[in-house]
Amino acid sequence: MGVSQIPGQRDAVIDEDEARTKVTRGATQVVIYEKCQCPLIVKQFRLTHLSAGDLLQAEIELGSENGKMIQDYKKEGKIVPSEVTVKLLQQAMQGSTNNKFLIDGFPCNEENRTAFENIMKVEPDFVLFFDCSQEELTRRILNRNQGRVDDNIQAIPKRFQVYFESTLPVIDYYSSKGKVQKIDAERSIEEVFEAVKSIFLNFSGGSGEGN
Ligand SMILES: Nc1ncnc2c1ncn2[C@@H]1O[C@H](COP(=O)(O)OP(=O)(O)O)[C@@H](O)[C@H]1O
Ligand SMILES: O=c1ccn([C@@H]2O[C@H](COP(=O)(O)OP(=O)(O)O)[C@@H](O)[C@H]2O)c(=O)[nH]1
Repeated sequence: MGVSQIPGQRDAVIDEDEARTKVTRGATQVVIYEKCQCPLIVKQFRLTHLSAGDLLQAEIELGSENGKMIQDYKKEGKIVPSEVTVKLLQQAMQGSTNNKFLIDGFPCNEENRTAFENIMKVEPDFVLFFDCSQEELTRRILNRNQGRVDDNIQAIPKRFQVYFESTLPVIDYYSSKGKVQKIDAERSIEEVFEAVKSIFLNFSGGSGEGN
């Protein structure tokens, strides 16, 4: 991967052996990809989609004691402290009856990764790396129009900088463990999904459900 290329999104999937014990033991999957791919994946492969960004946004909207602090981090494109994000993910996993999770937008840095793995005692099965140019990502973000505080021309360079400094080391770590699957994300949503699908099918031995 060249330094001019960055993944469109950091997303993760957690998969564990037993629903009752999912937080303490079992195999885990981490997948990294773009949010818009998640509904397609979870439907076909019966995963529960957990978006770290959405969980944090829900805290902001609830007006929880952490909400204001989270909002400030997001506005600056900074990474929210691990104890907050890991706790939200843990609660969501414990509250689910599924035993396979797609974690989207996490871990953002090495501290996120180690905190999550230490608390949950699980590791990802694989990670999807969405490779896309900064120019194309900037275009997509500015076209998104979801009223996000961080989707603007001031925040975007900060988010790229945080990505290069903090998130790339996570990709490097998972690469060293042979867990990263790289996808060319410059292409259309449909073409990207085809690439994602073949990775999942290879991993699950073709046991995807539905179409
Ligand atoms: N392959 C693609 N081609 C064109 N637009 C895309 C593609 N993938 C995502 N987008 C658009 O880019 C924006 C950001 O995508 P999203 O998946 O939400 O990214 P992220 O999860 O990184 O926030 C969305 O408006 C989405 O529709
Ligand atoms: O694990 C996470 C995920 C998200 N964020 C914060 O939420 C923002 C938006 O992240 P999200 O994954 O929702 O969106 P993306 O950057 O992929 O568009 C990030 O810039 C961070 O400020 C965070 O701190 N930790």
